[in-house]
Amino acid sequence: SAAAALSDVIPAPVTVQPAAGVTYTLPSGASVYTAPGSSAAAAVGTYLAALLRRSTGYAVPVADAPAGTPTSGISLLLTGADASVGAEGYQLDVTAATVVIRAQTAAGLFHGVQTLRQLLPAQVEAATVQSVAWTVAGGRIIDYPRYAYRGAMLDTARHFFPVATVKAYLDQLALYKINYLHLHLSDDQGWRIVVDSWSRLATYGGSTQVGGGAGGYYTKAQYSDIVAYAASRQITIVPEIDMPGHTNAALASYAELNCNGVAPALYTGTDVGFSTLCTSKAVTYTFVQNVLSELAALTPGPYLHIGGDEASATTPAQYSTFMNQVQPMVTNLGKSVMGWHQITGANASAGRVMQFWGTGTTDAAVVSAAAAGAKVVMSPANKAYLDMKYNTSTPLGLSWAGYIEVQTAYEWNPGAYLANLPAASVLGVEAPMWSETLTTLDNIEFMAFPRLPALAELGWSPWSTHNWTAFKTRLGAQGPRWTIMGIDFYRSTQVPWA
Ligand SMILES: CC1=[NH+][C@H]2[C@@H](O1)O[C@H](CO)[C@@H](O)[C@@H]2O
Repeated sequence: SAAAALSDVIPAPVTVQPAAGVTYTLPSGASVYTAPGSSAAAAVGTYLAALLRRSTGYAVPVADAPAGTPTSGISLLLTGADASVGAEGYQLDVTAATVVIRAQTAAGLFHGVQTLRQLLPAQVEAATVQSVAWTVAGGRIIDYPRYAYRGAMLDTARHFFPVATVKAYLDQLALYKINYLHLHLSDDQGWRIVVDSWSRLATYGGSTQVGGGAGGYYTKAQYSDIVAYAASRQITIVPEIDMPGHTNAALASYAELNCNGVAPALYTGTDVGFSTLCTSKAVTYTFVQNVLSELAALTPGPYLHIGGDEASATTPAQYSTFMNQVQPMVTNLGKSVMGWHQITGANASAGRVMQFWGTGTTDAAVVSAAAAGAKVVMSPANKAYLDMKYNTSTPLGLSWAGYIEVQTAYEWNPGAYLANLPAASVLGVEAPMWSETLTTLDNIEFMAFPRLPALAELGWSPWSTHNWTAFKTRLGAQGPRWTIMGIDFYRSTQVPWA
């Protein structure tokens, strides 16, 4: 396929300066050079080299960059970037002789590498050696994200997904500069992470799933493997223990957690709102403290997500009592609270983030919590929920929040979506994928593509570049890449597929 133009990239870069008539062609002897003395830069270089070796068949050695201006190959440098790139951005310069990516951090270099991938022919994504001219259009890109939080969520509770599936999804998120993956690790239908001090949570609470299948859970080693793999893709894991509602798996595992001292049966349906931890029992808070402590010890990221949605079996007074005791547990562990926006029903805690999942554009409680310092991650269910059907003929997914075709997923402004919410209170966006109807990576891909790149662009690109007509053409050009990568995407009739 023809080499992409600099302006074809998704998410749309901040500034693109094509150099007419200039093309870089990767020579078979090309090296990847990385910032001397930086193991983080070398790791990004090795990541890029591995991709290139696989599809070009070239050796692509990785070495410390020699002093001075690069004269050949691909250089990943931590000096000389335009000051505007900040913590996650990059500057990409392509001439006839060299490709140079400059950034202030390894994350910036990694994001520049994702852009470079899209500028190379789609065959670069192949798992076998391809014989094409490995060309890159000449010019300069200076790029950096609009929002610091650009997330996706995977519900591993309704249906369990093995580590390999999570890693595959992480690889796909990295393509579009997503930098957070929120793992929904517990719900009514399953508990998916080992807690040593409450071991039945995983062994019994994780033993089934929606539909009655075998379920499963992550050992601590497996969770740490996911965390490390995500970090190697510049993605931070946000673990969620949903409470006080959505807790049947825990309640089924330990009778003492129930107000009546009786453990309910394991649940394999898809109803919501019927369970609650017993907010009046002391043991409940010992339980929560133990769970959060063990989870925090495994989680280098800044957030613990404590859920808080649909606590219909918990009175508002019980809810606020519970949340007002639990939030300090999170902050005392050195983490910040993230929660579904119903946590506005409890006191503020330093640095907390509300995840808005409503289907409306007004929420006075969110606005007042923001006025008190809380930040908001935007996940409106009728825009950002990847488990919503595209349309009435979509075989997978739900439709309670409405149908979400690609244009619907794209045509909204996270910074001006909730009435009276200051733009500065918006930390970013997140695309949740609930798994009541999803069981395989194929299912995940079908629901995520092509809407995830739309949400990724909302999280990264300046609002000034937002334009559906231009975006849908850029999106169509990604199709051949997804086909080569084996991504089972939905061929939306709204998109002119290349
Ligand atoms: C935050 C939230 N709580 C509910 C709601 O979103 O809808 C999801 C399905 O779309 C469902 O799985 C989830 O339990």
